[in-house]
Amino acid sequence: MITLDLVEKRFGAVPVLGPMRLCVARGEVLGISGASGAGKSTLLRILAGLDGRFEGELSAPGRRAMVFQSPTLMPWRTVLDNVTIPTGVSEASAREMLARVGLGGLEGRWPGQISLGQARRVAIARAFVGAPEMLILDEPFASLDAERIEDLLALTAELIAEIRPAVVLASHAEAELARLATRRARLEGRPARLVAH
Ligand SMILES: Nc1ncnc2c1ncn2[C@@H]1O[C@H](COP(=O)(O)OP(=O)(O)OP(=O)(O)O)[C@@H](O)[C@H]1O
Repeated sequence: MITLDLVEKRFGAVPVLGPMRLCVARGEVLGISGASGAGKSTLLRILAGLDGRFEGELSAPGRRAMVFQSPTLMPWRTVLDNVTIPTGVSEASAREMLARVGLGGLEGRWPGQISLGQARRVAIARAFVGAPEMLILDEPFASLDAERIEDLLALTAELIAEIRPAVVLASHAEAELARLATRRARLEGRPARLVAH
């Protein structure tokens, strides 16, 4: 279970997020929408434990994974190492998950030698391979064409159903939110509040 009781998040003197309470249980997917600059990434970074500079309280499971807008692979490591090194999983588990996401045979490639869609699959393999209790998805399918997004959405939905982390997904894309979210909310106003959708 993820529970956030937020009083306020500011950048300097500017309050960006206002009071909100958010609870997400394992197996749930909370889909968050909101205009550009509304504060989605800021909220997700707090939930992921990447930004502790806020007023309020966060309670979140220990086994966490995050997929960002850009796949954030280490360019000097192979695809396989990009899964094993950050997660500490065995090579066999990483190979199995890479095959699962359709990247069997590409384990030895460098990130510069794969497409953006394939890099996103590596990021998804890396996120799920450690069976996270909590998963934060920040526009994980941005800038892919419709067909590739459909494949990745199906794969992500399948892995979520199997591993059942508590998931928070931020996206501008209605189709992604409609497909994956079990519950929806929208960030509105400045400082932003979370409004049920
Ligand atoms: N490190 C920072 N310092 C100062 N202001 C910041 C910082 N990071 C974000 N902001 C501001 O906080 C607000 C929320 O930004 P955030 O990136 O969370 O929005 P977002 O909803 O994720 O936007 P987008 O959909 O465009 O990615 C914006 O006004 C942004 O300019």
